Amino acid sequence: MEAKLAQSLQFSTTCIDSEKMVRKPSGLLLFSPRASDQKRLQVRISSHLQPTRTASWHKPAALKVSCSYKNFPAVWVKASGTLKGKAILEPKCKAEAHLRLKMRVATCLSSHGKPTRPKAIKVPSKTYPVFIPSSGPIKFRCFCFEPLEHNSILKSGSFPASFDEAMTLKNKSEEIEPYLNGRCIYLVGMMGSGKTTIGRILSEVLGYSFFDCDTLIEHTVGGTSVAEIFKLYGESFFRDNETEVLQKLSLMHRLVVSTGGGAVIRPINWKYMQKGISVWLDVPLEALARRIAAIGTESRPLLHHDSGDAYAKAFNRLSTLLEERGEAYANANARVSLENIASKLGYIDVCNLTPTVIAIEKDSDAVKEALDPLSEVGCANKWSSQPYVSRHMVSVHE
Ligand SMILES: Nc1ncnc2c1ncn2[C@@H]1O[C@H](COP(=O)(O)OP(=O)(O)OP(=O)(O)O)[C@@H](O)[C@H]1O
Ligand SMILES: O=C(O)C1=C[C@@H](O)[C@@H](O)[C@H](O)C1
Repeated sequence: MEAKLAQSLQFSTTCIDSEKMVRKPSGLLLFSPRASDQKRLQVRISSHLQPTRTASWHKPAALKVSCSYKNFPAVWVKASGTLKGKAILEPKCKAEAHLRLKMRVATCLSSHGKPTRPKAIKVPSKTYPVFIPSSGPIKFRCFCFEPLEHNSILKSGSFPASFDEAMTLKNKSEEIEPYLNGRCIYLVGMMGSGKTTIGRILSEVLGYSFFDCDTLIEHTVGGTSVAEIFKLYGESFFRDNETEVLQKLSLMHRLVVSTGGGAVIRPINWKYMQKGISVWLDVPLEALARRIAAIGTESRPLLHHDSGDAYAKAFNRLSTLLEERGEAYANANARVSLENIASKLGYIDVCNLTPTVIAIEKDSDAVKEALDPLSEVGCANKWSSQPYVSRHMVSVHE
């Protein structure tokens, strides 16, 4: 029976691994010189999905594709796709669907905005994970059409990595990937600990997709910001949505997930995160408060009420939260302590640690140890007797 859901799809922002294509001339991604000059070409795709109640579904998707380059229309793309998904069980739908996408650039505008002949750019048919919220529009954004050097988060962004750092991280990731075996990585930690920054880097080097829970919740609640959700509906409504999002993500594979700072407080959330490997980014309070003071507390409702300057507000509130949650974070399969990394590398201040260096350290020992079934802290052991309520968590209730 057809489910009554007629909803749009939310796809992740993802990068096509164009590096491989560039290395293999016979690959599908062919750059014309002018197209490869383009720094960032953004492709937006939206679709409608009518899932069925059957165990799995497989549908051609009518895709509307529009592209823009630096916010003006640059390329028209012809696209066709197939959606393949798992059973939808009302009233809660299962979250996993995959889109196999074939795209071909039909027409381009030149850099002067004039139409030019169609370029020979083909985007490889690839499976993209799809996150389906219970309601709300589903959009798909992918950044593509550019060689990895231009595209890489490692090379751009606020903390560009050196060539050596990027290579070390790539090598470490290649080492770790077989251990992961497709399992998702859940990054947990306080607000400002770098879950999003490091999560994006990790997903890129692992070839995983990246999801930020807070952003998914915002989409689920119709594009309302976290701060507004807290204000309009209260924290427990936010937490319910957080749990729902984690539940859906737990059905997916090959993701790096940046969880909300408070996701650790609900034992049920650990049940979902336990499907993958959880990593706690443990950052000293002073560094957290400094980072948050630099960007302001407006978007962080739990920090915004107290009086005082931004640093003092952030520091005071974060220290209370950390006291309440310290044990809950310690439930993670692995802990990445910035203090330990700094002292290992001979730095006095954790501020010297760039996200790439942290990701390298994270990739090396902590995660490998956690993934090793023979290890003391390995997830197999840690969770074997009590599947999701660990001894710490007994005292951590909602
Ligand atoms: N290693 C680092 N060194 C300095 N600043 C960093 C580092 N990592 C992240 N930051 C900065 O700290 C701020 C918070 O980072 P980020 O958003 O990644 O944290 P988060 O854990 O996802 O936070 P939240 O849970 O509140 O969303 C950002 O401004 C980011 O640029
Ligand atoms: O630490 C927390 O409780 C929160 C962290 C943010 O990521 C958001 O999830 C929200 O602001 C709550």
